[in-house]
Amino acid sequence: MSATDANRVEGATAVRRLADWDGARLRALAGEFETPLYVLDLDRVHENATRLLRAFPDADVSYAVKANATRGVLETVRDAGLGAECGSAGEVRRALDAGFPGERVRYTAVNPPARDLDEVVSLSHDHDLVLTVDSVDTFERVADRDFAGRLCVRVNPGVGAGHHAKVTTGDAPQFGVPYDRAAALCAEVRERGFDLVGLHAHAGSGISGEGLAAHAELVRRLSALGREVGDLDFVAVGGGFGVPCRPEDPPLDLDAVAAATREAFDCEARLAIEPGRYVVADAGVLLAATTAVTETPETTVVGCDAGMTTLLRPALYDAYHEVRVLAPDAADRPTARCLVAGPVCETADVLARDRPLPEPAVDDVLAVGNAGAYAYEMASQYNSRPRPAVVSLAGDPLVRRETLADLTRLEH
Ligand SMILES: Cc1ncc(COP(=O)(O)O)c(C=O)c1O
Ligand SMILES: N[C@@H](CCCC[NH3+])C(=O)O
Repeated sequence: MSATDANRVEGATAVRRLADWDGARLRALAGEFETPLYVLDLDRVHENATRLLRAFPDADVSYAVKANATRGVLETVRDAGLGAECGSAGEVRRALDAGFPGERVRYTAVNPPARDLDEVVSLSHDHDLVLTVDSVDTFERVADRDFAGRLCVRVNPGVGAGHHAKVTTGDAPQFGVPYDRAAALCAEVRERGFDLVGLHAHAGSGISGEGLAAHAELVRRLSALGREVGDLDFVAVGGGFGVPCRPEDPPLDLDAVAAATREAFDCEARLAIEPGRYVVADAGVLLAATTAVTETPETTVVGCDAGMTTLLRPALYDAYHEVRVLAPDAADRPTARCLVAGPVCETADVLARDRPLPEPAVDDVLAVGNAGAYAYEMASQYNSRPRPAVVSLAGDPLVRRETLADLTRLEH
């Protein structure tokens, strides 16, 4: 086993803070690859995946690909032994291309476009994948096609949680078959000759603290339904495990979550979980360069070359991401209360507000924490801004930076 492999398994602390990253290394990467730049520590991804497998030794653990579908991440997660939970035909393709065996790939359809169904149905002839239907109509649309894989039914558990209302799914009416109608759909699926192998529900994303009670209640409800339906391979209780955002936030007690899940799970089928954020969030940082610093009576405005098109979460969910000034003399600088703003002319284009930071100067490198999950994945070309590059902490290029030519590549 190489030293790197050993590090992957040992020394895996439950939480990695932004302060734990090697500032000199990050500055060097920013110098070599320019900013804005996403840096992914693939060893950390492996550690997080391994910790999940240890906490849930009997469960089927899949990775929610939507958190970060970069090839390097998918291969690392696959090597660690997780399956792939996919939210679109594109994610299914990327998971298969990254080498996940078809039988470890699940497609959780949400109002699936015909194009997605056609693609996944076609793939089902060569891969023994699972398609999860989220409504009676989705089932009918699958039944109208030549589907050759296994089926699962997504249930609306009526209980949800999450770091923000916009990502609390378990009690949102658009996700899944209403709980009291799910058993009837399962019976119908079987009567029509399909191989029903599982039930699925997902409470929401970024669950911690009191939200964990909702997760446990979901597990109770879904496993009760699993007993009623009977003869299932798995009952998937979603992802959602939270990751601390602020320096003072405690780490998630994964063993306690696993124990509470086991206690609430009362069903012969195998427990399945599908975390995304937990696997990748603290394995990524975003690097940005400071472009202007302006004192105002209210705050110190710190302009930088990354914003809502690079990292959408603060604008969309008011999400908190730690910011660190990577200048070698940062510790000697006075503290300023800063508004860290991006290059887009929208008031929402802010990465951090009212944030005490060592007073930044133009051309400093800023590091933004917890940028491994739902970060590059949600980047856009809004404002005709090419998407940033992604590199590994080891310095391997993972995704190239888009160019201005890429912006018009699809135009007729
Ligand atoms: C169906 C489903 N499963 C799993 C996940 C992963 O959630 P998280 O990244 O919070 O673990 C999501 C996203 O919230 C999801 O929609
Ligand atoms: N995109 C969300 C979480 C994923 C929701 C998907 N069900 C976030 O950044 O927090």
